[in-house]
Amino acid sequence: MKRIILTGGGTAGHVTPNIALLPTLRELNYDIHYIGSYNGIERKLIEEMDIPYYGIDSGKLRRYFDPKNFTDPFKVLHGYKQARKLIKHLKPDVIFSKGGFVTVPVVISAHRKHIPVIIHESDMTPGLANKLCIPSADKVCCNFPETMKHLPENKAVLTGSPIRQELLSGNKLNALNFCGFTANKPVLMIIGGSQGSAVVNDAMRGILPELLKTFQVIHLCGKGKLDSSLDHLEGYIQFEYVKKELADLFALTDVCVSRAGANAICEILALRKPNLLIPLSANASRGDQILNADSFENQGFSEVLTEDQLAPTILISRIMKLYNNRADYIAAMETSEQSDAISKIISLIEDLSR
Ligand SMILES: CC(=O)N[C@H]1[C@@H](OP(=O)(O)OP(=O)(O)OC[C@H]2O[C@@H](n3ccc(=O)[nH]c3=O)[C@H](O)[C@@H]2O)O[C@H](CO)[C@@H](O)[C@@H]1O
Repeated sequence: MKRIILTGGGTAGHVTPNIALLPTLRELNYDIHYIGSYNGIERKLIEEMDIPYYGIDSGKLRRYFDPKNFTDPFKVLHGYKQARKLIKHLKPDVIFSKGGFVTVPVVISAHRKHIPVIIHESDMTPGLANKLCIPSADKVCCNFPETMKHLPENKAVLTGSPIRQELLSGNKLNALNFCGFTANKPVLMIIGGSQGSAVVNDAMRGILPELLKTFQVIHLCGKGKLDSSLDHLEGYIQFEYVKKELADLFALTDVCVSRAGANAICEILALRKPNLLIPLSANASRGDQILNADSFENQGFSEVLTEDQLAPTILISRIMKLYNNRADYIAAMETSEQSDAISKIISLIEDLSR
């Protein structure tokens, strides 16, 4: 039996693609283990899947000043020692890393032990953690064709992003019951990224009375971001984060308003949901969501509004445009040649773990 260690964490976007690989890895009889941080979102998401989970220390590598910059180097060092010990003990045949700071010590220690490493980058340009990992990786998978030019030629492979297959077979009726909604009114789902987005939440809650005239609204608002004053509103339901119910909620959804995280938008595309994207601004990130959103807009899949365009009248009119022209967006999305990411990645894993 071959043994694989999966790693990735920090936000759900660094975990859900690993989860998407699990059914095929299980079919192929891999002995699967996971290394993540002690308390990151990955711990909860992975332990539920009955996979042995090992927590290690993880410091964040920040490019800005923060008092934690003085303590985190010690955590990083400790995390490296823990990763080295785990790799020595588990002796995996291959490592697959989805990125995030916690993966850096895992990838570097595996490489030093001559264990093959595959890493995956979901965004247009490699994030800092993956940049540090590229020299230790045998293969670097990416989601967008535009990313290939940022990667070493002998390592880069365009695979696309693995999507949890269960998302494609949700049940509308289950979602109607779960939300207490009627079948006679369209449904708009708001997805603020895996951690939720205060900017998107505020903008959308600001136009709720207007929205509810046309739509029923499902709001995935992020941990700690529920607004109890809205609980009584008919046709509005909010969740901090949904897991297995997401497939059903997607099945019920007519249009989405979403952040432009790489995984969320690939799922929205695979499900052909007309969507308005509100990318995370370049002040708060390296601007990758803006590139993601631009690419989707140019292909006719999405409407895009930047954070400084979120005035209520603009927001409402773009959502109505999206809804009224939904057939056009769906037709554009039908032309997308989304690749079969899961089988491409699995064959890399099979090749390298021989
Ligand atoms: C703030 C931040 O740094 N965001 C980054 C992070 O986003 P983030 O972690 O939000 O990642 P994505 O939008 O790519 O993925 C979110 C994942 O969580 C799932 N989900 C979400 C809500 C929910 O209730 N249930 C649920 O299962 C989605 O289906 C998706 O699979 O990683 C992405 C991929 O590297 C980047 O593009 C984003 O810029």
